[in-house]
Amino acid sequence: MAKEPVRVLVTGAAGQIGYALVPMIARGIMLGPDQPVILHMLDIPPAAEALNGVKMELVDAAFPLLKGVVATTDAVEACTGVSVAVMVGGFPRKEGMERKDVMSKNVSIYKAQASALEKYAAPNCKVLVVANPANTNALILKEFAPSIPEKNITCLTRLDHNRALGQISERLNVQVSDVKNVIIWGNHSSTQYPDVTHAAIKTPEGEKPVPALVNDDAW
Ligand SMILES: NC(=O)c1ccc[n+]([C@@H]2O[C@H](COP(=O)([O-])OP(=O)(O)OC[C@H]3O[C@@H](n4cnc5c(N)ncnc54)[C@H](O)[C@@H]3O)[C@@H](O)[C@H]2O)c1
Ligand SMILES: O=C(O)C[C@H](O)C(=O)O
Repeated sequence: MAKEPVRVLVTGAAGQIGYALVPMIARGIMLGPDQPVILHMLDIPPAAEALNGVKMELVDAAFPLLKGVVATTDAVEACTGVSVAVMVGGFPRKEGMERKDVMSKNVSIYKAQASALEKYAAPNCKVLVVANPANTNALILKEFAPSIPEKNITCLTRLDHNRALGQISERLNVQVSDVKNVIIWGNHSSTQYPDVTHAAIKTPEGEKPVPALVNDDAW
């Protein structure tokens, strides 16, 4: 039997990440090849025309799993009935800024959108926070959407882990899939600490420790 469509919200859908993300969701890459979706896309009024363009492209693509598109600048309309919310919308950092520098702008956005999710999202909604600083925004969202179970809210700090893997693989000229045990500590800003103390490279001769292979603590 065909599954019921799931309503998926993407905020900031007219932005760079949102634009790349929505076709992937519409193709079933996020929820699976047999899960129909209704996309809810939220952006701010200055981006309304671009958002409408994103909607037109989705319609043109005729994705079989895409059962509807809501493109809106109204947070209530965007949040109504959604079971998954991917919170990308926000102010990105510019040259010379740290992630924490966009906090004041993004925190107020998160308070408002959390309140709309609290009131209008489907029960048991799952939330992924992307806009920076992602972990702080996730905490704000948790505070202002108390009926969403805490375990349903997560944020995308995985980028920092993957970035560390990528840099080690370049430095040591090994495959990224052969790097293991890298840890990222701290906040999703300048207090973050990529820890390679326990990191190792898988080789045909066994595992080799990354600190010894790099042999340069300053790096
Ligand atoms: N966590 C991560 O791994 C990670 C990685 C890359 C980028 N980011 C963050 O993701 C966010 C988006 O990045 P981007 O490159 O797509 O930026 P972008 O500027 O291209 O897009 C952001 C979009 O959000 C919209 N927006 C702004 N305020 C909004 C609001 N109140 N409600 C809804 N939409 C709103 C903007 O109009 C724009 O369309 C930024 O905060 C960026 O720092 C996080
Ligand atoms: O830091 C940002 O502003 C975007 C993203 O999280 C990154 O690290 O590239």
